[in-house]
Amino acid sequence: MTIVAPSLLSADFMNLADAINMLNESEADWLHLDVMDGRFVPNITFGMPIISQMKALTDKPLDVHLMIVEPEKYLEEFCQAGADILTVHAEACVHLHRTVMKIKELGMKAGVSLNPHTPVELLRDLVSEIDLVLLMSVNPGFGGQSFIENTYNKTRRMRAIADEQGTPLTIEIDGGVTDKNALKLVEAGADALVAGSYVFGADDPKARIASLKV
Ligand SMILES: O=C(CO)[C@@H](O)[C@H](O)COP(=O)(O)O
Repeated sequence: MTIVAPSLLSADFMNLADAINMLNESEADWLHLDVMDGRFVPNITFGMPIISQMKALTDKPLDVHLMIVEPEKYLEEFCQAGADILTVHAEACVHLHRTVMKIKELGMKAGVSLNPHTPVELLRDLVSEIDLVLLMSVNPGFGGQSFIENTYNKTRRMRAIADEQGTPLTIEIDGGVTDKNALKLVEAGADALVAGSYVFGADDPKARIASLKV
């Protein structure tokens, strides 16, 4: 069954505890937390203090997506804050292999995210070390953007690279995910779907989460 990771970016920040309680009672598998620094992306969200408070409210894994420059400086802090999966952007890491190894050494699952323009082939020599690849299906920075159709093609190519090497890999898709593209993404090789505005923009977010369990 597809892993569904609602993005709290689209939740009401004044009522995050309510949003987390709702997710606890839903079919969500992970909580997706978007950390933005105003440098890697043109938006700023939250950091470790908020994440550690969220951690106290849920038993579900925290899937933390770092959209920040020099993420290697903060790996220990995000681990202490409660990240279970820590994803860095390939475009933000000069020494991506070193950063991935450090994330795993700290006991977290290591994820690497790729912007829409970055080819999946970039990860050919690292894929066996990575737990998760997060393919951005919008340009990172904001919720509510339109899904980029080339993501199906990238997902298939990423799955083929992992299969060629016989390595287990979770492929997660992030941006513009709805019930309209979920099945096609899973058929292309995706295992996990992040959804923000589709979930939190609805009267019944739990039903929206359930609709992504394709
Ligand atoms: O990382 C990001 C945006 O940079 C995402 O996680 C968004 O939060 C997804 O939002 P929707 O496109 O689903 O509204």
